[in-house]
Formats: sequence, structure tokens, C-alpha cells
Amino acid sequence: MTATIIDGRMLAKNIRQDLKEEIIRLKAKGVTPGLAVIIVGHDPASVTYVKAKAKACQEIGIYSDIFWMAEETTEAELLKQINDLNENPNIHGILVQLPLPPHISEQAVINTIAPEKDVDGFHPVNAGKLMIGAEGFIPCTPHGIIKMIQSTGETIAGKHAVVIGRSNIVGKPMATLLLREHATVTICHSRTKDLSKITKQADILVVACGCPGVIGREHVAEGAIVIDVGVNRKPEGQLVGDVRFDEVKEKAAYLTPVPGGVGPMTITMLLYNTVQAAKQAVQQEASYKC
Ligand SMILES: Nc1nc(=O)c2c([nH]1)NC[C@@H]1CN(c3ccc(C(=O)N[C@@H](CCC(=O)O)C(=O)O)cc3)C=[N+]21
Repeated sequence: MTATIIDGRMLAKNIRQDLKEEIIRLKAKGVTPGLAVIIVGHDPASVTYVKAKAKACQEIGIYSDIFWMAEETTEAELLKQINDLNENPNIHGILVQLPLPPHISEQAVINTIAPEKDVDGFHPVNAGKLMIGAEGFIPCTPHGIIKMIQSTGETIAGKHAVVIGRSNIVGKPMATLLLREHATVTICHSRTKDLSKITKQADILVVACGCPGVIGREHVAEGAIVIDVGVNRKPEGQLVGDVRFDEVKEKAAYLTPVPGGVGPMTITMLLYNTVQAAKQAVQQEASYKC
């Protein structure tokens, strides 16, 4: 079988077009969705991502403000900046680019973001809501992946989904979302024994371990849907996934490329969450007036 490639850029473009129209309607009501992105230090990959996010905002009419903070910024200074943005009515979404320098506690930072502005979906309130099936912000990468799987027209319900990776930002919310879609879910990680025995049982395989090319033909069943979350930069600058694309393409029914797969969808779901945040702020305002 030769896989159909799931085109993340194309899907992202379509969703962004819908968002653009929604933003026009919001602006007509006097509200411009606003996103604040905070970056501490100047890790080159983080700088690239932050700029990509700001550009994506600009293209669809979201106001964005990047806060460049020095590497030696203290945790207290960063928390103060977040608190100021929590109070700022023009800002509906706040994203603090991760990773942070080692002297700053990521959890303390995430806990400080107002849950209603937590467009990354990392705050414990949103993580908890996802777990119990309540409405809240869904982390962008797994949310985008669900959209990518749905775009194939395949049903998720009843399928065996195997997730490799158990991070709070991808693996765990991914498994929860797949469960919400009624898949049977298995989570694998670095201590998993006989990985290929499990992954070969997957109808849907989501690979999010950050290990370049670990998944090859020996791990994949004929006809599987394979989603590659890896964004690994080689020393020469080339971006590679966690999946050996050329091998897996011969077996899978659907496969996502790197670049041009999950990455563009991650940014798109950030835009989506920011628009949701702005809509909710409008509703809040209206309910105060009543
Ligand atoms: N608070 C926070 N939220 C995040 O969502 C977050 C973060 N921190 N830290 C870093 C990771 C990584 N991430 C990516 C987003 C888009 C691409 C992306 O668009 N990649 C392009 C290629 C870009 C390139 O060439 O470098 C693609 O795959 O086609 C990749 C990675 C978001 N992250």
C-alpha cells in the first residue's frame, strides 16, 4: 500500500480561512482577538516559532504582541508580566514559549496564566476539564491531530490508537482526546517493552517521542494511519520527524509529512483557541450587561 499524505498546510489553510471570516464578524462587534506571546531568552528554534505564530496571527487579523524577555529574567518578573496580561482586556490569549530557562519553574508560570486566556491548554484547570470531558482549551498539537485524522474521512471510534510519548503537551492530551473520540487507547513510552509488538496493532499510530526516525516499517501495520509529531532539526538544518517517512509510506494508509504536517496545524489550533477566547470574552461582557 502507498500512503495518502495528509497535507497539514492545506488543511491549515482551510481552517484559517474560516477563522478569518469569524474574525471579521468579531471585529464588526468591536472586538479584535489579541494574542500575547512571551519568549524568555533567545533560543533560535523558539525565536523562529514565535515569529511564525505572530505572522500567522497577522495573516488572519488577530492582533499579536510579542514580549521579548532577557534570559536572566527572574521568575517573579515573568509572573508579573503574565499578571499584567491577565488584566489586559485587549489580550484574549497568552502563550509563554517553552522551554523556559532552568531557573524558572514552568509549572509556576503555567499556573499563573488565567485559565480563560490559556490558549495552549496547559493550565491544570484546562487539563482537568479535558480529562473529565468538560469544555476548555485543548492543547494545540493533539487538537490539530484529531482534525487531521478526521480529514481522512476515517472514523476514530472503535479503532486501536497507539500513542508514543507521555508528555503533558502532546502524549497525555492526545490519548485523552482519542479516548473522547471512542478509540481504544494504548500509551507507550521509553520504558515500554517490545514496542513494535504494540505499535503493529495500531490502526492509528501517533508518534510523539522526539527521537528522529525511531519508527520504521517494522513498527507499522499495513493500512494504519500514522501521525508524525517529531520536529527534530539535524545539524545541517534539515527538519526530520520521528518516523522514517520513505519506509512507512509503503505500508500506511495515511501518513503526515515533516515539515508540512502537524506543525502548521499546531499553529492553526492556537489561532482557533485565540478566536474562541475572544468570543468567550464577548459573551462574558454581554452577560455582565444583563
Ligand atoms: N508554549 C508553547 N506552545 C507551543 O505550542 C510550543 C511551545 N511552547 N514550544 C515549542 C513547541 C513546538 N511547536 C511548533 C509549532 C509549529 C511548528 C511548525 O510549524 N513547523 C513547521 C516547520 C517549521 C520549520 O521549518 O522550522 C512544519 O512542521 O511544517 C513546529 C513546532 C510549538 N510549540
